[in-house]
Amino acid sequence: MTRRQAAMPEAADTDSGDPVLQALASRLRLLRARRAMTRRALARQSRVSERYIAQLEAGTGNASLVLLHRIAAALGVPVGVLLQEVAEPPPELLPVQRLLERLSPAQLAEARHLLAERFLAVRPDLRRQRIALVGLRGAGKSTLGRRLAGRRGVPFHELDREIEREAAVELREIFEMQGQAAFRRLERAALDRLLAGPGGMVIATGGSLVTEPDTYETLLAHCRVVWIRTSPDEHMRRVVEQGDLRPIRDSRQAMRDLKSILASRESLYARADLVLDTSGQDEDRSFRDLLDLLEP
Ligand SMILES: Nc1ncnc2c1ncn2[C@@H]1O[C@H](COP(=O)(O)OP(=O)(O)OP(=O)(O)O)[C@@H](O)[C@H]1O
Ligand SMILES: O=C(O)C1=C[C@@H](O)[C@@H](O)[C@H](O)C1
Ligand SMILES: [Mg+2]
Repeated sequence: MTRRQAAMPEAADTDSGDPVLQALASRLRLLRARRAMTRRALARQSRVSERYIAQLEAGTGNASLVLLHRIAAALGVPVGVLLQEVAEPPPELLPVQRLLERLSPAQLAEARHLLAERFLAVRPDLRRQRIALVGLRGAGKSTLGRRLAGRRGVPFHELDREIEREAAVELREIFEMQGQAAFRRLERAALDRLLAGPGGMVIATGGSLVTEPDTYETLLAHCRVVWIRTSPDEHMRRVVEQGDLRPIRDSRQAMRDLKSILASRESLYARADLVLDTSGQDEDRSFRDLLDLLEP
């Protein structure tokens, strides 16, 4: 095969009539027509042969992921748009996106709050009175959260307990009987219910809330979020000291799991407004640090 042929692939399969391919075909025709782009121009810009594009547009070509990405890039849309998984972004979105892309992380956080205030009816006065704690098991969310609520004279809520109340069964049972997706739905419902209530509050969230984008966005929009963090060793020590002896049985594997969960979530926890590092500190010291962090 020549280099030129390798760069301009031909259709591999023909799968006429497949609804997925038909949907791709109509989407591709529409996107290309909207851009008044000839097949030849799209072929040139995407480095996919004109004949193959014709087959895709007829619903008979089953493109590889790489080719779909190239075509999407040439059309200037995310690949999900081509697959009809997401709607084509409205034209006004692009200049706003470009503007946001030029901001620093701190400016982006500010922009997020301004937009939430303006368009999501988030009240900044209420947001200041609502503190949510995120972090991995044993970080100290419940311990410090309860004390903080007591000091501020506001209610303390354990989101995991609220979920159990919502489901009328224990967390373990939710995971075993209903699965992860049901847990996420209940978590969202429990959070919405808390946030719909009046006044200030302190919420200790479950360690995995940050992995659910919409729920985490809601939390960030309505609360000042604090990441309570410590080292993997201290997380483990605290969990074991609380009487959970499961990690002891295979301590190496448990530590590996904990480190990998922490590493995979770190960039999500880091989106919190504030970070409290409790490593090497006792509970009283961390509580004072938390008060200072919130009311410098
Ligand atoms: N500097 C510290 N700050 C907070 N807690 C500490 C500190 N040092 C030790 N601890 C102890 O660590 C434990 C923290 O547990 P806690 O239940 O509050 O964590 P959590 O983040 O709520 O965990 P989970 O996600 O399992 O609910 C408590 O037993 C607390 O006394
Ligand atoms: O960190 C986690 O993955 C979890 C922590 C718990 O609080 C629960 O919210 C749930 O079991 C998930
Ligand atoms: Mg807790």
